[in-house]
Amino acid sequence: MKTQGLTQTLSSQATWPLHSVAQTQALEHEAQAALPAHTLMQRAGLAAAQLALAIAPHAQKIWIACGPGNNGGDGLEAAMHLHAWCKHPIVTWLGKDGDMPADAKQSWLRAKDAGVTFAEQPPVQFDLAIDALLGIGGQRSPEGLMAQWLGAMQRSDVSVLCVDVPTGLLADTGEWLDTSPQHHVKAKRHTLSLLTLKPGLFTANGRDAAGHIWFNDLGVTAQKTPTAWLQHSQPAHAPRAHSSHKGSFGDVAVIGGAPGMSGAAMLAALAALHGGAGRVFVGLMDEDAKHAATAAHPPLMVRDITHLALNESTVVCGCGGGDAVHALMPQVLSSSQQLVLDADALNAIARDTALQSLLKKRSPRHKPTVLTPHPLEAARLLNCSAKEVQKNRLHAAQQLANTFQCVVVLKGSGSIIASPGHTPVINASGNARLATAGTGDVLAGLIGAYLARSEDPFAATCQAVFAHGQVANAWPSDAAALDAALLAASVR
Ligand SMILES: NC(=O)C1=CN([C@@H]2O[C@H](COP(=O)(O)OP(=O)(O)OC[C@H]3O[C@@H](n4cnc5c(N)ncnc54)[C@H](O)[C@@H]3O)[C@@H](O)[C@H]2O)[C@@H](O)CC1
Ligand SMILES: Nc1ncnc2c1ncn2[C@@H]1O[C@H](COP(=O)(O)OP(=O)(O)O)[C@@H](O)[C@H]1O
Ligand SMILES: [K+]
Repeated sequence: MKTQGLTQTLSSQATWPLHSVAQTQALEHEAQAALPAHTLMQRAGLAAAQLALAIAPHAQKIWIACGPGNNGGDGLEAAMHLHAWCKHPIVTWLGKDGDMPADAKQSWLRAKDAGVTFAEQPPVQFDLAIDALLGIGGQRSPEGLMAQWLGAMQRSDVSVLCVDVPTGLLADTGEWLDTSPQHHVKAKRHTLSLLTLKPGLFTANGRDAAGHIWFNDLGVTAQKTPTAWLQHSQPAHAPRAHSSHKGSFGDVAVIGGAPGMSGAAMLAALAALHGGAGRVFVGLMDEDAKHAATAAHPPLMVRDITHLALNESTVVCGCGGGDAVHALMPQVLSSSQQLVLDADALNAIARDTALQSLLKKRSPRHKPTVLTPHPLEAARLLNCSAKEVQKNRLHAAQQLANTFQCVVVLKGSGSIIASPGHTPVINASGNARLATAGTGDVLAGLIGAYLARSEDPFAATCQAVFAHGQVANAWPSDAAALDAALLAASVR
């Protein structure tokens, strides 16, 4: 076993394994059995103290809010080091002598012996706060003093370093334990994830709660198959062979754009074009929009839907499809070689069990399908509420993938990509610049382009989702707001 782990930022690897709370606890027990008592907590506390110095080198007064369990123990251990390094840590602690885990008790004794300042109330002024209230053991909502302290940290402008997990966040799902109060997070936040990275830090409310993520494995290597993978970066596109031609990159056929909604289909088509499809055909459902679409975008081939070669194409269906797309679905589901289903196509399937049967038959016929629901669309397909979907996004995405034998992209902060037989992926790119109408249409078209030239639908989908979010990440802060048309022109 390695010695003290190294605290790293996530940019050093393209993908990271994510482990559930149960897996992390099992790993912790194994490691504890193999190491002298208290070793892991000493490593955790030292790592937290070192990171506190790194993120706030000039901080003197450091408020460390410690909970009653081992997460609090990490905080007490950190306090001891910061005190020894001539900082001024002030600990508020919820532990009770005689009723605390053995490791936490040892850290409490070490901190007391070292002369750390304990207080009943948080200091009025502080330069950094360390949240060591609850970690992966937090299973019920903070209340009383714990809730007060948490609120004080969340309202403060001062940076907060969360030890292992932001208190109150469920590490498996990224849901807040207590959904009633406003978790308005003002200050700059950092989270030092210990032993493993947990999925909830990267999806649902996790990204806002955790802020910048740091990782220290405490010198313990996780061997188990992870619960999910985090896709944190990806290699640049391979150069195109000189001998390639438009047939090398596949045909995408976009079907959608009912009257008044042709823009959605055009966004998907433009994204497919800029995403590198060899040829992009558009079957617009609005007859009157066809002429203008052809004139405005000469590289797109606007066709009658009946003239599209579905069985030789990667079809992207549903963007701006309205209710009318329902009538086209039986043929789209039966004939399309590869298929991306978005928006109204998903709503049509949710309402019609006959369409659901056709969808389920595609995988056994070796016709790959990608579904791209946002949480409400996913809820309609699963016959539940969007709130229930958000409660466990990994589970909802996997359930959809298994039910329909498809690749599923559950969109939103920390999009999930799931497929039967694959460990799900959480996408780390993207930000709230994408929270504007039409960006989902762009994603559907981009996935179409990536699928059209790939042999591996799951990998192609992960790459497309990452590339879509990457445009938002790279968007200059002083540039115009990122709208869907700019996004469609910028995706690659
Ligand atoms: N035991 C060890 O050696 C290690 C522990 N580690 C730390 O320990 C954490 C897990 O520790 P625990 O399993 O003790 O769990 P936590 O410290 O996360 O929380 C559980 C404790 O808080 C109490 N609690 C839960 N919800 C509460 C609420 N709403 N109000 C008041 N009290 C509440 C529980 O009764 C229990 O005492 C990890 O997240 C990590 O920070 C790491 O340092 C790795 C090593
Ligand atoms: N806050 C956010 N953080 C990251 N990505 C986001 C956020 N909000 C939206 N997105 C992304 O933007 C896209 C929106 O898609 P969707 O909800 O279908 O919108 P529309 O139907 O208007 O195109 C999805 O790819 C989603 O993941
Ligand atoms: K914490």
